[in-house]
Amino acid sequence: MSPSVVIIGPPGAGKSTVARVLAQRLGQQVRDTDADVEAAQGRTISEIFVDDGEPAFRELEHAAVVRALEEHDGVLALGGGAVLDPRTQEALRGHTVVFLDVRITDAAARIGLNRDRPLLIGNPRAQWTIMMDARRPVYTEVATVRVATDGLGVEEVADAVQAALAELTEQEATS
Ligand SMILES: Nc1ncnc2c1ncn2[C@@H]1O[C@H](COP(=O)(O)OP(=O)(O)O)[C@@H](O)[C@H]1O
Ligand SMILES: O=C(O)C1=C[C@@H](OP(=O)(O)O)[C@@H](O)[C@H](O)C1
Ligand SMILES: [Mg+2]
Repeated sequence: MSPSVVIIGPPGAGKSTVARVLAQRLGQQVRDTDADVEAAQGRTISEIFVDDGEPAFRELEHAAVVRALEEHDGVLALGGGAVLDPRTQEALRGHTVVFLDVRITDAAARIGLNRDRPLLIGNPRAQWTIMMDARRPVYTEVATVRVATDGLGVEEVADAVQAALAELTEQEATS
């Protein structure tokens, strides 16, 4: 078993939301590794960060990604930082990975850059921008395809992802 598509990108890219819409359209199940970690722990991600620290969360997250890649055959959304772990980068090799890209203006408008995202506490806009500058090369490297989401609503992003997936399938058929 293997996910049909794995969605990556920064907080506010719309990974969790678009994954749900896409799964519904495709008639597949959706899974989100943030939700998996929270369910397994019986705590929110913010609580895990506060209680145990970020490294502990990253270990739980890595384990959740590995498990989901093995068990899930629908649409899979990762948390924004999951792909920073080299082991996770390796585990994603060979999967169809969509990078939902977004700029700060749209990301800030979508999530307000405050609640429930412990890495953005303080100056959320500055934190997000520093984070994205550092992560962009990783998102780009890990992704099979990038989809820009700025100015698009959720359904339009899902359209763009489906178009990108169709193009990949076509490329595979002709190569
Ligand atoms: N394309 C979009 N346009 C407007 N709002 C969006 C879009 N995608 C997601 N959102 C909203 O932004 C917020 C964050 O989306 P979410 O799916 O949790 O992002 P991520 O999982 O990438 O952090 C949610 O409130 C969601 O409804
Ligand atoms: O970017 C990150 O490091 C994080 C993103 C969050 O998920 P979303 O990207 O779904 O918001 C969540 O995993 C955690 O707060 C850490
Ligand atoms: Mg999410």
